[in-house]
Amino acid sequence: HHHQGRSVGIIGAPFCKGQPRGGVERGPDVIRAAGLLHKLQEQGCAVKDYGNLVFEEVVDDEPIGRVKHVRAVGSANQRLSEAVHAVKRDGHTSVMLGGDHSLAIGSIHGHSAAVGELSVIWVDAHADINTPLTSPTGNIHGQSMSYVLRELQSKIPVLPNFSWIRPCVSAKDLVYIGLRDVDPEEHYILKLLGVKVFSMSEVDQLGIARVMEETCDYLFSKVKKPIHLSYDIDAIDPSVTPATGTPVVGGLTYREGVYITEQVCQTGLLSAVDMVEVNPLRGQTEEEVQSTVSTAVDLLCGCFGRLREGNHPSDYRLPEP
Ligand SMILES: N[C@H]1CN[C@H](C(=O)O)[C@@H]1CCC[B-](O)(O)O
Ligand SMILES: [Mn+2]
Ligand SMILES: [Mn+2]
Ligand SMILES: [Mn+2]
Repeated sequence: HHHQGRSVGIIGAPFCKGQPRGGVERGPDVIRAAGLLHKLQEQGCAVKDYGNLVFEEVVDDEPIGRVKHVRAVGSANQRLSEAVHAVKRDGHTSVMLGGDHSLAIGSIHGHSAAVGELSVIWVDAHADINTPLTSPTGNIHGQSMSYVLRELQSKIPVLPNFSWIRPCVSAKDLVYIGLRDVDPEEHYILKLLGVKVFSMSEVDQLGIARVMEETCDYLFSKVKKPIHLSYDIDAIDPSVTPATGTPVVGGLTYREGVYITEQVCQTGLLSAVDMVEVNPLRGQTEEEVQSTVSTAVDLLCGCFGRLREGNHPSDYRLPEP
C-alpha cells in the first residue's frame, strides 16, 4: 500500500523501574509480536523501527526519601529523550512503546526538544502528577508530569541523574481524559494549577464525542501546537485491558478509547504517542494478555488513520476484467 504521508518512528523502551511490578518491560516486544508494524504499513504508513533502547544497569540505587529507583529512572529517561529527539529530527511521528509511565518524562522532554511548545493529552485512570514529596508510594510512574510541568518546578528537589531535565510543559497545555483514581495531593495540584480534566464523570456526563470536541477547542483555541498523546493502557476498563499494573474499575470502553485516537488523528497535529503500562505478566490468562495487547495495537492504529468504517489506498482502482 502507499502511505498517505504518515511516517512513524517506533522506539521500544523496555523499562520497569518506575513501578514495582515486573513484566512491564516486556511491553515493546509483545506489542510488536501482535503485528503493530505490519498493521501500520497495511493502513498506509511508512514505518521505521528504531529497535529497543538498552538502559544502563544502575547499582546501589537507594531510595531518596520515599522515591524509588531515582538514578535508573533518570538515566533511562535521558536516553529516551535523546532517542525521541532523533526520531522527530528524522521527520517521523514518534511512537514510544513502554514500559511504565515514568517513561513519559523522557518522551515529552525529547519531543519538546525537537518541536518546542507542545500540548499534552494524558489518557489515564491516574493523573501521574505527584511530586517526589507528595507521592504515597515513591513510584515515579505516578509522578511523571511533575518533572516536566513548569509550574511545579519549585516543588521538585534536586535528584541524581535528573539534572538534564528542562521543564517544558505549561499547565494550560495539558488535558487529562479518563481519571478515576487521583490522590488527594494530586487533586490539590490539579485544582491549584487549573489543569483541564475530563474524569470518567465528565465522560459519563458529556459523552466521549463532546469530551474530544472540548479537548480540541480548549487546546487549539489560541495557538495550534503539536500534540503529545500519552496513553496509559489502564485508562481502558480492566474488563478489556486487565494485563496492567494498576487496573481500576469503571474505565473507558474499547470504543471510547479508540474514538479518542481517531479524533486526535483527525486534528493532523499528532506528533508523538506513548503507549505504556502493558504488562503481560499481569494477565491471569493468555486471553487476558491478548485482549490487552490487541487493544493497545488498535489504539495505535487509530492514531495513524485506521477508521472503523474501513480504509483504502488513495490510488486504488477496481480491477478490470
Ligand atoms: N494509584 C495511582 C495514583 N497514585 C499512585 C502513585 O502515585 O503511586 C498510583 C500511580 C499510578 C501510575 B500509572 O498511572 O502510570 O499507572
Ligand atoms: Mn510509499
Ligand atoms: Mn494509570
Ligand atoms: Mn499512567
